[in-house]
Amino acid sequence: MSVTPIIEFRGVRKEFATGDRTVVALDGIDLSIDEGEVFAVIGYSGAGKSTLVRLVNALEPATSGSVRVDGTDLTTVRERDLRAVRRDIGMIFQQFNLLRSRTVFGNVAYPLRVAGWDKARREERVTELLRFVGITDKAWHYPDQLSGGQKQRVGIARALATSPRILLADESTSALDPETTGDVLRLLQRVNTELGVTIVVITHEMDVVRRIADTVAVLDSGRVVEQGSVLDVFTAPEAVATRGFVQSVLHDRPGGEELRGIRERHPGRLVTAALRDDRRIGTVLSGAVGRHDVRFEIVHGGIKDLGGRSIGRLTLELIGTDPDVDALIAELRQHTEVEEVPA
Ligand SMILES: Nc1ncnc2c1ncn2[C@@H]1O[C@H](COP(=O)(O)OP(=O)(O)OP(=O)(O)O)[C@@H](O)[C@H]1O
Repeated sequence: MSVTPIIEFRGVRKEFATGDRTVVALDGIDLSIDEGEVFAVIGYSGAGKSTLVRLVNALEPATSGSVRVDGTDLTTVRERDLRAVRRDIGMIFQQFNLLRSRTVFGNVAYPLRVAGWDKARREERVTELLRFVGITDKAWHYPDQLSGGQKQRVGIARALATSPRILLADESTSALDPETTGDVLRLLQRVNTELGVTIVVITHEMDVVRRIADTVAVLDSGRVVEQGSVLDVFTAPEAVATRGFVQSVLHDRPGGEELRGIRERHPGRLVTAALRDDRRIGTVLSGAVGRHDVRFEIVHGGIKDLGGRSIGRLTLELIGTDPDVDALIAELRQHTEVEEVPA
């Protein structure tokens, strides 16, 4: 059964006129985000992430191509229908964007007030949301009295107040320390699984993608250079930008100073083998070394959990004659990707 995309970009281009020249912020963007998934858009600064978000919530029009949200083509829609689309989208921000003069309760109640909810319904809904994000005890505190993680919980509660089907999370953990980042990502996961909200995560951190997303699109200079399931992108990144992002998380190949140090201590041939826990590389390796007259040392490893699977690479020093080492590499290659580290 095919799922209808809840957000769809087709051939989208976005230009900005700046004085005497035109900046192309997005070019030829094709994206399809399915209802119920956590979709990440990753890119370096200036790649076009914020522009993409502004097209989804219709703050900017596309220069050409089409943007459909929940079945509505934003490029042809009337203003009245645009408001309906915007009601279906909640948003959270890096700097939280809370109203400093209102309490936690007041911040979460604010969009309900704007939507015309009466007091009793507002109170009931806010109480429910504060409980969901786990911040009931801070209801009468002001934003300045909260930690970053608590502020983002309030931001999430406020974004969910009117039950949107889509949540845009724009660098929502970039201002938080690693532990608080974990808490907020777990909360976002609950928003997705328990409430069924489609989440679009905009980030420059591949570790955020690893921890929360199902699908990822890599944006580089206004173009999508790679798109696919997070597992596929992590295990076989193709674009140069993607390789950089994956390496930044996995540290799965030694390089530079580190590699020089390893070479000094380990004069044998070095190979890097990809780890896939469904292929039992440890078993394969111990079986293979037993059949060939080769010893090995593990000299470097970069392994992470991805949705309950171990992914990454191990670098091994293989000690033996060249023909024996070649035979061992050939056997390993029947089970996984093996690269010889150039001498
Ligand atoms: N309003 C604007 N006028 C002119 N140029 C713009 C405008 N908005 C964005 N740009 C340009 O478009 C390109 C993409 O910018 P965008 O802000 O979308 O990138 P980003 O990936 O969000 O970067 P960052 O992570 O630094 O926010 C940049 O070259 C930027 O200078």
